[in-house]
Amino acid sequence: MPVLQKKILLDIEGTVCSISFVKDVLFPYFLKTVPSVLQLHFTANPPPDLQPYIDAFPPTSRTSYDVLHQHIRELTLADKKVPELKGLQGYVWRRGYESGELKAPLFDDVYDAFRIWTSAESTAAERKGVFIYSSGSVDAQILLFSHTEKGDLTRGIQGYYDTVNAGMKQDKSSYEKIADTIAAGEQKNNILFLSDNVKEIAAAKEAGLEAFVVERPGNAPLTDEDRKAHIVIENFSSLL
Ligand SMILES: CSCCC(=O)C(=O)COP(=O)(O)O
Ligand SMILES: [Mg+2]
Repeated sequence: MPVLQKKILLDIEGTVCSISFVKDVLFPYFLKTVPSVLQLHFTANPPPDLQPYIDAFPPTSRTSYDVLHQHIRELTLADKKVPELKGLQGYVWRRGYESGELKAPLFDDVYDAFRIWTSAESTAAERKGVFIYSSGSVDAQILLFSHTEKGDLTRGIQGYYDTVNAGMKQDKSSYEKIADTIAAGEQKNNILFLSDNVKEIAAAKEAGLEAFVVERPGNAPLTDEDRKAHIVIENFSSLL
C-alpha cells in the first residue's frame, strides 16, 4: 500500500519509538536528574537559561525546592502532557543526549522509511516531506531525532509541532493549524498522519487529513471498533 500523500506527519512515542523507551528510559532519566537541576535553581546564582523553564510552572508550585520537586514528580508519574513539564523534560534530557547516556532507539523500519522519503537519490514518487507532531516539546523532539541509535536524522525533517505551537493532539483545530502551515493551498488529505493514539487519529481525520493507526509492540491494545474505523499498520515498510 504505497502512500499517495506527499507529506508525512509523525507522532513519536508508540509510532517511531517504543512506549517503553519513553516510560522506562527517558522518564527515569528525568526523575533521576531533575533534583540536581532544581537545586541549581534554588542557589544564589541560578543558571539564566533554566529560569524560563521554572517560571512556566504555576507560582504556587515553585515556592520551594521541595514543593516544586514534588509537583514535577507527580506530573511525570501521571504522564501529564502539560507544556511546562514537557519544556523542562527537554532541558534535562539535553544533558543525557549530549553526554551519550541517552540514545533514541527508533524502530528499524523508521530508519529505512526516512532514507527513502528524504534521499535525493529516491524517485519523485518515493520522496515525501517529513514533519513531526508530538506532545514532547519541539526541543525534545529535535534532541531525540539528532541522537538516534543510527545517527542524526534531523536533516530529513522539515518541521516540528508540539502542544505549544500547534495545540493539543486530540483537538481537530491542531491538525487544521498544522495543515495550514505545511500544506497551505493544498488538499488537507495530502498529509498522512501516523500515530499510536486512536483519539489523535480521529481528530486528524476530522480535520481532513489522511491518518493511520500504528500498532507497535507494547502499545495500548486496539479494539475491534478501532480496527473497523481506521487503517492499522504495524510498520512503515507497507507505506514505501
Ligand atoms: C521527544 S518526545 C519524548 C516523549 C514524550 O515526552 C511524549 O510525551 C511523547 O508523546 P507522543 O505525542 O509522541 O506520543
Ligand atoms: Mg504517541
